[in-house]
Amino acid sequence: MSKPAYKRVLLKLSGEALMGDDPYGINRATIERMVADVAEVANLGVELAVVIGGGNIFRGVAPGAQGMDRATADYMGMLATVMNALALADAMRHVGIVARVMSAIAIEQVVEPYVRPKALQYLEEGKVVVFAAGTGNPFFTTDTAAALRGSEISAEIVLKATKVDGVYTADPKKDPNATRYESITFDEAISKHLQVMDATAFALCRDQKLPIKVFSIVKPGALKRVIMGEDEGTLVHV
Ligand SMILES: Nc1ncnc2c1ncn2[C@@H]1O[C@H](COP(=O)(O)OP(=O)(O)OP(=O)(O)O)[C@@H](O)[C@H]1O
Ligand SMILES: O=c1ccn([C@@H]2O[C@H](COP(=O)(O)O)[C@@H](O)[C@H]2O)c(=O)[nH]1
Repeated sequence: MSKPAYKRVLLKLSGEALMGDDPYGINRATIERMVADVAEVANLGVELAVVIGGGNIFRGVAPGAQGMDRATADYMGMLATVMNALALADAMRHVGIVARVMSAIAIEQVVEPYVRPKALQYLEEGKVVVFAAGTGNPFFTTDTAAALRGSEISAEIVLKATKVDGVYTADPKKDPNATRYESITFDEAISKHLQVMDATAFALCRDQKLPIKVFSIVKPGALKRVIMGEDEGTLVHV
């Protein structure tokens, strides 16, 4: 049987994808399906750290935040990711995965704080680590948190699991003529202003020579195919 292509990965799970077909929040069937995909690869022995987004609950730049102080809105967004992280870890527990949530914002009655050596220890023990509250700083995103934590834990790759199946020449939701790249360099993605991830996340991964794979978490079996090194999604590389 073929082996996974990676030993340790940072999986960025879309907050927005957690909504399923609901207008906001967490759709039960959707989170259970996502967790089943995660369990499949965790059971292959791959060390998995997860950064969860918050777009299904709150974004600091969303219309609902209009008129608010940006930093305050961003802290609300980070707290939204804590809720998603708790739901995710709970759903993981239901399928027998041992998960630990670590928050970049001190909220110790709820989750333990992010401490890098502790996170590394959990990964070595085979536990799934869920990083909550993004980077802990306003004006950033969970994509940047994925690049940051991925670099900190020496992940071999950042896997951006989102609602689209790769990086396109333009937003495929807005431009039906957009075409998908099989691979693209960080410099090209940044210079073309491709909005699938923010430029800060691309730049950090480029500087750390940490490749990114963008793929669809909605597509059945896609996460496993990515982990097995099969042709899936778009590779963003140096
Ligand atoms: N060039 C592009 N190629 C692919 N997707 C793009 C592009 N430009 C914009 N997008 C949009 O980017 C979205 C993914 O990024 P976004 O940060 O909005 O969501 P997410 O990471 O899935 O969710 P969350 O932030 O809640 O975790 C896609 O759903 C797609 O519509
Ligand atoms: O490091 C961070 C991460 C996130 N935020 C805020 O949270 C929301 C939700 O994150 P998404 O990446 O959009 O899913 C984001 O819009 C920011 O408002 C943050 O401030 N810092």
